[in-house]
Amino acid sequence: MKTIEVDGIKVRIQIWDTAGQERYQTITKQYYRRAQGIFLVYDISSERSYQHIVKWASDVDEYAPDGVQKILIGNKADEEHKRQVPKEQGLQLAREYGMDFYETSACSNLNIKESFTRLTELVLQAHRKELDELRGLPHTPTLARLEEDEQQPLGSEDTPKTCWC
Ligand SMILES: Nc1nc2c(ncn2[C@@H]2O[C@H](COP(=O)(O)OP(=O)(O)OP(=O)(O)O)[C@@H](O)[C@H]2O)c(=O)[nH]1
Repeated sequence: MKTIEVDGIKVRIQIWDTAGQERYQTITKQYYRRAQGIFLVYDISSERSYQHIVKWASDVDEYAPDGVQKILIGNKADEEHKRQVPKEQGLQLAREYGMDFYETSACSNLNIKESFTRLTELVLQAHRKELDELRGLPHTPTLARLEEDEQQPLGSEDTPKTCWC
């Protein structure tokens, strides 16, 4: 769980990291059903992981709800010396799918907050009607999904950690 602020609204997001391995695919697909936003992530130092995005995208089309928001991520951008996938190639694929694209690094905290904020924005935009109701009627029951809490925002410098996700 993370709380981030988008357009002046504190949004609590629930993040699921699905298993990448083939043998867990049956379970993984169950998680798509209630997703509102999905990151399709490859590793910029692995052409193979980039090639797999096509499969992930087709699974998402098949199992995720209509209107689910998607962003393409090229992770491990800190490993420039091992790069196998040019940034332009990532951008190209994202364009084909009509997705936003970020290169990120969970190690150096590059674009982690930005990509989570953007995906949340896209989800909120897709639910604009509900959002307007929430703004006008702060005590509607669905407000439970948008709670303020004491958690650190994404990318906070206060807590030492090895991964910024
Ligand atoms: N250099 C670098 N290493 C990273 C980065 N993100 C993850 N790693 C490393 O990559 C390895 C795999 O990371 P995971 O988070 O397990 O990747 P995953 O895609 O969830 O893997 P599965 O569990 O197989 O789905 C670990 O050794 C991480 O430390 C990054 O941004 N930069």
